[in-house]
Amino acid sequence: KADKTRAKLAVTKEVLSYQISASQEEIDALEEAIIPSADALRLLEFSFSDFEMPPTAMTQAIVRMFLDLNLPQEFSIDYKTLCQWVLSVQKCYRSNVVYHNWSHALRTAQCMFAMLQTKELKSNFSSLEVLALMIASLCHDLDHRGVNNSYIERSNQPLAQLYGHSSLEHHHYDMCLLILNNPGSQILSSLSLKEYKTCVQMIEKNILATDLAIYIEKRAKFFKIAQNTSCLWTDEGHRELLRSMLMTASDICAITKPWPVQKQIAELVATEFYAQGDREKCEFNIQPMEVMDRENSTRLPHMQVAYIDGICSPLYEALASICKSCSPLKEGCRRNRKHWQQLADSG
Ligand SMILES: CCCOc1ccc(S(=O)(=O)N2CCN(C)CC2)cc1-c1nc(CC)cc(=O)[nH]1
Ligand SMILES: [Zn+2]
Repeated sequence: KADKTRAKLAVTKEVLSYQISASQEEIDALEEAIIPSADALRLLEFSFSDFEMPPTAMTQAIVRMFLDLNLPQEFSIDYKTLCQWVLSVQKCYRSNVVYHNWSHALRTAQCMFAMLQTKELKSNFSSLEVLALMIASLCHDLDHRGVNNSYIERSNQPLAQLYGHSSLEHHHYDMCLLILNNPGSQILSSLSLKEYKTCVQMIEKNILATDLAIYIEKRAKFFKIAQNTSCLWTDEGHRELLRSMLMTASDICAITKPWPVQKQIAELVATEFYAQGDREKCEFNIQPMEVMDRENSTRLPHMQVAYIDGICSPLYEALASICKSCSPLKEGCRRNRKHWQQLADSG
């Protein structure tokens, strides 16, 4: 018990040592900016990529999504508070991490936004569910260190002593709550106690759902009920399962992007995975997992095909069966499988 508390303090102290509030000039700049439309920022397109976007446009894009979803209006979110919240979230992603960084958070939130704006999903979710999904998708990897749960657990960093499994996802949720409760970025301050409790409970489940191990465990049930869309919406357990699946669908959406974008992001994922493998070799003197070992880099196309077949396609097929407008995700994934398969055959 005492160890847990000590570990929790160690993590919280480490985190609080960052300046999690944004600078005044950044807040003023965002608050006074003319926010481009969703069309201008291409936020409604599943092919969206943030690569050519300047950092200021990235934070403006998040504000635009909240505005178009009517969230500040529905929940009386003060505009300056919204701006401070977006900038604090951005600051709590580590810029020295090549894949699990602010760009990944933005791409995840944008994919969630594009899905929630489809006619099939838009009319079925309450504003509170939409608020929880948007906050969770932007915050789902907060303070990621570029290493996965097994590395954290093996290295017995304070994080590992705190949580048994899904230690990273619990930390991402803790960071999300820390920012939501930090003076100046309390965007949920106008919610009633009941709404606030419901919202943070949904945020926690949404963030924990992004642990791929949890997705694998739960998806069979979703695939079954996805065939019969009627009961999908009436049962609260089914709604929660759908929210979890939408979290995974937006988290792994890079696999659905136009080939040049997918290829570039896969290189970032590989770079991060191999860096972890290198650290495991020298710090723990162990042979890393196949995916983390740069000695296997020639097998990358094969691994991507296995990733698509094992993890991605089943999800996007099921999603397309309940939301026709989400079919571009399924098609994008299928196109990229062809490209990876060609590379696997020629390699
Ligand atoms: C690109 C470098 C190789 O990338 C991969 C290699 C293997 C597998 S896997 O499905 O076999 N599997 C997943 C579950 N792990 C526990 C064990 C390994 C996935 C990827 C991969 N993951 C992501 C998400 C971060 C994005 C992406 O593009 N590719
Ligand atoms: Zn993620």
